[in-house]
Amino acid sequence: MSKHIVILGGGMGGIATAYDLRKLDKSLKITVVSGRPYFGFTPAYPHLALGWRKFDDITMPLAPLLSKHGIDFINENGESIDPDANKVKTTGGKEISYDYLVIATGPKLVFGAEGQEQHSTSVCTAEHAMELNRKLEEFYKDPGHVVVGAIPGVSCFGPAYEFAFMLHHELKKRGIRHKVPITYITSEPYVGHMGLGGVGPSRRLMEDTMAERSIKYIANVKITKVEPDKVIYEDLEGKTYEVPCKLSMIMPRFMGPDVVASAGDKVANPANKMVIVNRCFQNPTYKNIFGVGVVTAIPPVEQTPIPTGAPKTGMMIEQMALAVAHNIVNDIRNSTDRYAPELSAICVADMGGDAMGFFASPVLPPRSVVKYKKAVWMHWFKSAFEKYFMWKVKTGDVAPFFEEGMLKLMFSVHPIHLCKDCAGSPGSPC
Ligand SMILES: Cc1cc2nc3c(=O)[nH]c(=O)nc-3n(C[C@H](O)[C@H](O)[C@H](O)COP(=O)(O)OP(=O)(O)OC[C@H]3O[C@@H](n4cnc5c(N)ncnc54)[C@H](O)[C@@H]3O)c2cc1C
Repeated sequence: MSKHIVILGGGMGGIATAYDLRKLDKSLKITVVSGRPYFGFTPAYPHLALGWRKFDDITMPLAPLLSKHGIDFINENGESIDPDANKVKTTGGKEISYDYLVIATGPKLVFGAEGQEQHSTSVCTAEHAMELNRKLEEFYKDPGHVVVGAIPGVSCFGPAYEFAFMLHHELKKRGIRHKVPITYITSEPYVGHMGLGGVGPSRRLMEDTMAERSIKYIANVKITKVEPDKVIYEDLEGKTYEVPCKLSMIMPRFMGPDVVASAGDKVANPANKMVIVNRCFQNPTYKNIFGVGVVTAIPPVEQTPIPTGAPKTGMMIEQMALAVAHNIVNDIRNSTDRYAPELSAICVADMGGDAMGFFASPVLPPRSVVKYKKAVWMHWFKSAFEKYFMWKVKTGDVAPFFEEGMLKLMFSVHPIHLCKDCAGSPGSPC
């Protein structure tokens, strides 16, 4: 009988794993369980917030898509996992047995500053981004001070930078930029750190770019409170400051959703409820459970005065998915070969007219390759990548052969490699 693989989450990590598994073995029974009925291209959510994309441009309904590729879909969230019984219970009361479970639920958003959820906005989900778009349309009629920022513990800084730069571009286009002071307030020790300890000259580039665009920045501070007309932050000595604001977009920090916590402390990291995985993205206790994407517990790149986390970018997630798919299929076939993802990160911060791109491989220093570029064509590259990714999702192959060849040629990227010893923290050398 064919093995049953259940994947929790129909986002970037879940879909990539489902497609990679299907490509490796046509006989597997694969079920994706996800409460959201669509796949959404998260990197374009800031664009959705600015009205530069429509919902339908960057989303695809999952049910017809997955059935076309012989993958079952249950449009409910996973509610609890019983790792000893190999069962998942859904919010609709279904009980699903699995041979292998891949947890790819993405994050639970934590709006950790007082008043953040009520008085600030976010671009982390399509719904949040569309709500922000409605608020922006009102704001343009009577503009004022904007604060863009990130609270302590944030691991995903890219969208905050993008939003600040893209908003600058939009305000200029509308002829109202001179009416809108923009302040970027962050828990990063310096701008351009991005939870990665910086990439090449990212600090200098970000500082210059913010200066060129008249965006004031305040780094190494904790945003503690958001009120309807101000953001309050604290420096390392505990002294508090206020910045007036009419509109704010402040990144929440991420933790694992409750379904991960339900599996107990051997699956959920007690500190942040993210999935405990080894170098090969397998849970060390329950060997038939794997983690892919933002929900995996990866240690921070370095300690920072105010906590920051390591970002899990699209490229890293595709590599995790590919490694996990190979590891599951090899386990089924009684092969001892196990793969670890390289965990290389590409971050492209769109700025409207141009964009800034950073490449770090591997993500945890020391790095073999670091590249960066700020150019007009990078803006078009990011837009083209979005279309390319949506095409990949539609065709059912997220790792086409030519992509691997191109990445090898351009960046010396090898998405996954044979791992001699899976024990050890994700991203550490095998
Ligand atoms: C705003 C934003 C912009 C980003 N931009 C970039 C970028 O430009 N480049 C880049 O490389 N990376 C970017 N990232 C980082 C990363 O690529 C994305 O976050 C990516 O979508 C993460 O994929 P994922 O599969 O882990 O989670 P998601 O894509 O969020 O998918 C998780 C899925 O699981 C579902 N789910 C949630 N709970 C449950 C449950 N209990 N049971 C079942 N399903 C559940 C969710 O509804 C969702 O469909 C960005 C992240 C954000 C938030």
